[in-house]
Amino acid sequence: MTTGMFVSLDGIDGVGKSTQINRLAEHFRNQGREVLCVRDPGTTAVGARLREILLSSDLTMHRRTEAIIFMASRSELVETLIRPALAEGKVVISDRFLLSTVVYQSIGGDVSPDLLWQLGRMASGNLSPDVTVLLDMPALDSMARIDRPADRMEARGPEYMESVRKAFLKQLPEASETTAVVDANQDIETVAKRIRELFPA
Ligand SMILES: Nc1ncnc2c1ncn2[C@@H]1O[C@H](COP(=O)(O)OP(=O)(O)O)[C@@H](O)[C@H]1O
Ligand SMILES: Cc1cn([C@H]2C[C@H](O)[C@@H](COP(=O)(O)OP(=O)(O)O)O2)c(=O)[nH]c1=O
Repeated sequence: MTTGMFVSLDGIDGVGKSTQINRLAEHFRNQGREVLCVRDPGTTAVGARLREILLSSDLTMHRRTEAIIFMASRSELVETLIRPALAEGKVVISDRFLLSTVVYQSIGGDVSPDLLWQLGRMASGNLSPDVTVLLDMPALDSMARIDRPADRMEARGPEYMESVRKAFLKQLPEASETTAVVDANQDIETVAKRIRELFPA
């Protein structure tokens, strides 16, 4: 029985996570693996509803409130989709995971990364990715790629996003046993190749 593998792609808005996830899934399928792709927040019915509150609403809330709602969505994702898929020996690729909460909700608010790691690990039932791949590039360049209305976090502006970028680099080692930083400021196929090289057959 093949053991499952849990991979998370993370990074600031617009770095290319959604674009790269499809290419990485194909890479694993070409290796004969079954793959489940999920996105955090979202994918489950509960997560999709919570995503609406978190991203599209004009609600204001305390950063800890925001963090706990992201964690509630993740709890549902872990228990109803990720754990079962891993138990079946699949590769699970998640577009973001707890690292995102630690960096986005600790900037500018009064919630510490350490508290978010503690709360977040409980909420995820202590499941961490086996590998976390951080796509990194300057916020001004990644935000320039986004051609849709800003969500609640993007609306906080480029300085906020650049602080999030720096927090990603600082907190990455806490996210998984194995981590990697990939320069996302290259053409799509070059970035895809760099990511594939992390997962040889
Ligand atoms: N390497 C790249 N170079 C230029 N544009 C890219 C690259 N990767 C993705 N894009 C484009 O940038 C936008 C954001 O990509 P997306 O994959 O949605 O990023 P994320 O999921 O990290 O927010 C999309 O329009 C996508 O086509
Ligand atoms: C998972 C997660 C995402 N976010 C933010 C990042 C994004 O701005 C927004 C939605 O995530 P996502 O749809 O992944 O944005 P993008 O595809 O543009 O990267 O929510 C948090 O603030 N905390 C979290 O825990």
